[in-house]
Amino acid sequence: MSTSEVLAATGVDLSYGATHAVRDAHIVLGRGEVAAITGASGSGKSSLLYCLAGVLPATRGRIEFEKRSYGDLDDEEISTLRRERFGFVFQYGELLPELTIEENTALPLRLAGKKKGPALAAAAEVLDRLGIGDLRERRPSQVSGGQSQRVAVARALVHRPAVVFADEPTGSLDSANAAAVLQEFLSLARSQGTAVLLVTHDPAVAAQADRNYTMTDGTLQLAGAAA
Ligand SMILES: Nc1ncnc2c1ncn2[C@@H]1O[C@H](COP(=O)(O)OP(=O)(O)OP(=O)(O)O)[C@@H](O)[C@H]1O
Repeated sequence: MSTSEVLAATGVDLSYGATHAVRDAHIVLGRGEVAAITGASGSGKSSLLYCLAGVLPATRGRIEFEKRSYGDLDDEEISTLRRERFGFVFQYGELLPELTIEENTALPLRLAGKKKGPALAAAAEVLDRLGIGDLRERRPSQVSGGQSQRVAVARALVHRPAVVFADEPTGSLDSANAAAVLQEFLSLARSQGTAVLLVTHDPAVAAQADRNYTMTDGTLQLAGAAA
């Protein structure tokens, strides 16, 4: 994998009181690169992901996005970064029940100040690319689990973020559905140059990444490049 570096972490620790969840983590993510972190439950995968996403403050170490250290950014700059340059996918989609599929998808663009018409048009285009354009007027309660995860993927990518952080993005789906959603997610991310950092229990999911890391008791290790 070539590419310029978009996210880099060195010597990152994260503790919750006496629990040392992440120990001296080093990771570099290139532009458009897909990296997966696998590991047992409680090994610290989600803690590291949320640290790298600027959601949880690291106890020690340095994290840089496009060469700017989080330590040099104030809270407002960090939240702008999260909102405009990052996307997020969680295990259960976490769509807003009162909004339509199209409105849910357009949310990052609306939060970034884009007008409703162009935001909905961009949402419709991404939903089409994920094969669910015909569901755009429905509410989340009126779509299946797999469709709902595709909407979550559409919402994470609609503003063409630099990085998507995905925590068990297909963990709620059966294996056939999980494989299809993951493939569509990564193919769309790669086509727009968005890097993806995904956390998973599932080796089949990790096998789709360009680079694999494993996490054991808070320690991150590169498992070897797959591409
Ligand atoms: N908010 C918190 N307060 C205290 N301890 C926490 C908190 N969140 C996580 N932990 C602890 O930190 C450690 C790492 O948890 P984390 O959720 O990062 O692991 P994980 O590998 O993502 O697990 P899973 O695969 O089960 O989601 C665990 O020992 C967990 O109990």
